[in-house]
Amino acid sequence: MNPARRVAFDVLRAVDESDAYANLLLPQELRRAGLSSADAALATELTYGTLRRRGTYDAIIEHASGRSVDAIDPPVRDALRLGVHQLLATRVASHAAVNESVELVRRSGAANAAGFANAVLRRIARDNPGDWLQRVADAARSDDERLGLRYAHPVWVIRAFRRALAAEGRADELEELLAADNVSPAVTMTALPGLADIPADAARTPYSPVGFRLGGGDPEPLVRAAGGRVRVQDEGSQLAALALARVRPVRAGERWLDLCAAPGGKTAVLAAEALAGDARVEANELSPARAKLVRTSVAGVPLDVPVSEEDGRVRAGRGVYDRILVDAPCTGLGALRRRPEARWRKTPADVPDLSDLQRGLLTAAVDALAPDGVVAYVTCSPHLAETAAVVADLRRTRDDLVELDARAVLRSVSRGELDLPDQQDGSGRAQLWPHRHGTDAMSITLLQKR
Ligand SMILES: C[S@@+](CC[C@H](N)C(=O)[O-])C[C@H]1O[C@@H](n2cnc3c(N)ncnc32)[C@H](O)[C@@H]1O
Repeated sequence: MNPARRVAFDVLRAVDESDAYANLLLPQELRRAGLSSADAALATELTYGTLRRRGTYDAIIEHASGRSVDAIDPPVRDALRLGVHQLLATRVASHAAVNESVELVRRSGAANAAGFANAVLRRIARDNPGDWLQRVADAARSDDERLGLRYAHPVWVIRAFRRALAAEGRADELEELLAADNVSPAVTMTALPGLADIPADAARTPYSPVGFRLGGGDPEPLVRAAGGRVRVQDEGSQLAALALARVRPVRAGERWLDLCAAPGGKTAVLAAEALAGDARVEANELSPARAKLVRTSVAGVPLDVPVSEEDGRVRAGRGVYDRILVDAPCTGLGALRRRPEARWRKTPADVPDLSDLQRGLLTAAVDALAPDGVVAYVTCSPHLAETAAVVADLRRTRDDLVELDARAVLRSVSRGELDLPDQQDGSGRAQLWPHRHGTDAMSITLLQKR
């Protein structure tokens, strides 16, 4: 058995059985198995590809087997998904894809299902990917379901994306967005402003003035050598932190708070900017385990950043602040490129509770602002219920807030020209997108206290 398939299968099982996150578990498993770089690349492709396209593969398995995937033993189902991915989306030879998947079924203790798995995969191997897609699409009940099968996204996510794009008059970009979610993003790095330099030979990021791209390879040695002053960070996250730090010149003695800080990527950028402007930064994170990550994250910045471990809805009111970042817990629908299983794990039922929490955090933050203070409300989701609606609800209930033009602020921060169309609700919100900007789909709103 090829070790790459074994590792991919083990990660698929952990994602299914214990809600593991593939992007965190896979690197550990690759190290543990000591795979060559070629096998590690294969294992990564198999794991990510299978998890991303799960919905489509399940529809194909149901068609070929005549059974609901819910009625198939979970280890057998994962071996089938892995097999279908190899048959329909890779250049792995059919016999190897079938035989090794059947072997995984045997080794997982389901030897009695080996014949079933063999028959289903042989059936799928007989036709090409286009025919299978057509066959399951023909059975779809709506255009959105067809899009969902084609691009492997749940229908509710497709609808949320369409509404968010339509809110800026760009609903016609939907398919580009769905396609972009199925491509692993290039690794982008931040050189903390004033503390590290962008390597002279590195390709700069098009928008963030503190970002660059690695040619390839493992970024860890570079991060370690720079004492944490160079770090992996999505370009959209860099821009979100800079939007708050550079919304206006920093006055010495300003007090800043990062209310939902872990793992602390944006805290580090804020701390570096605060250090240069002689401001102070505090951070907060509800989860004590995750608060440790924030402390590690700011360790490379020579500024004392106290990190509290409280519910942000209470914590914000313990001080008065000139700038507050509310990088709220959210569905994460803007980061589907990096979390391959996430699209199948979240449900529409998650949204109302998150919106309530987001409203609570944002309200506590604006209450804690000094006069003229600014809150950046940021989500890594473009879902309007988590972005525009949260801000609109808050603004309806109070008249002490002015919304700043976040798009103009981002343009002033950006190196290159940013395509940020007006929001049709007239708000100043900025929405970044994977297909348009190559970033996660971060939403950024800036509110100032009168
Ligand atoms: C989107 S993440 C923040 C990412 C971070 N700003 C960064 O750039 O690295 C949201 C964080 O909020 C935390 N969180 C969830 N509920 C919270 C609450 N009620 N108060 C404070 N933090 C909370 C989560 O544990 C999570 O670490």
